[in-house]
Amino acid sequence: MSSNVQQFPQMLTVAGIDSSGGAGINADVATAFAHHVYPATVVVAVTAQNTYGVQGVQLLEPQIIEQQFASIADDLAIRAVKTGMLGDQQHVEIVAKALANYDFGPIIIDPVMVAKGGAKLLSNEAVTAVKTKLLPLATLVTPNLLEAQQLTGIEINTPDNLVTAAHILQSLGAKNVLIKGGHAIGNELTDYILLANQTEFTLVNSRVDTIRTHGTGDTYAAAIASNLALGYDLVSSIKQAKEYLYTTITNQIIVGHGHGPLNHWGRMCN
Ligand SMILES: Nc1ncnc2c1ncn2[C@@H]1O[C@H](COP(=O)(O)OP(=O)(O)O)[C@@H](O)[C@H]1O
Ligand SMILES: Cc1ncc(COP(=O)(O)OP(=O)(O)O)c(N)n1
Repeated sequence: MSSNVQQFPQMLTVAGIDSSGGAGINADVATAFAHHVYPATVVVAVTAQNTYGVQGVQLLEPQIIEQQFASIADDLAIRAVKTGMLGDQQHVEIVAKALANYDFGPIIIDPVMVAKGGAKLLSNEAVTAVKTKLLPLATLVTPNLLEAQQLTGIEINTPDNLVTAAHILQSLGAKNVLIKGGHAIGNELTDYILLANQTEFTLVNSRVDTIRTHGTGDTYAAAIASNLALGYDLVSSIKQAKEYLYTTITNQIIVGHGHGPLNHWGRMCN
């Protein structure tokens, strides 16, 4: 009997596990597989959560996090890495140290701070560590509006403020910046992108009337990382990721009773 051997590009996600399967590492893994990219994982935290909210968080011991990085670096050929929920200052610093130490390709930092239901996924003290230790390593940082406000210290309530915030994020060391607009008021959602060469553009889409948006930020960043691992340039990776994300929001699946997960089979429905 003949066998079939295939190779797929590999990406790495460094984040927390979501017991309900919709966000965090679970979303990243689903996104990578949907892109035909192989996902490796460094688990930083385990969360007990469902579509109503977060009921518990357990951060892992530093040693096992460092060991996960070393195991992956010793064996796999990672072509892009994405970070998500990191929990506290100590864990941000452990992850930053590992990312500076190993070459995993382009680094996408999704500075996850608060879950949809309002639970804190990053301590206040850790925000400084994200700014000083992680952003200088970032090929791309992908904050939502609230995260961008926290990281820059400015209120983002006008298009000018949005641009200023992106420039502040660049001055903190992030090469490219994508500020997501999902938390804006209104039916038109705008993501603002500022590239390293100072080119800027926006991606605009209409708001889908749904509460099933658990994991949008993770999925977006993981899709960008997957596209980079596949060899696309950053702009194509962002644009294709946005299209992928939209298919996961518009083709809804029913899981749980609250903020349900995205549909990673969405592309197959179109
Ligand atoms: N209801 C929605 N309809 C369409 N797009 C959405 C919806 N909610 C979020 N998005 C998109 O998902 C992306 C991430 O959303 P956002 O809420 O800004 O970030 P996060 O999920 O990290 O909090 C953005 O590009 C935003 O436009
Ligand atoms: C373990 C874990 N990581 C991240 C999040 C938040 O992810 P995000 O994509 O921002 O999802 P929503 O905020 O849209 O739910 C999480 N809830 N859990």
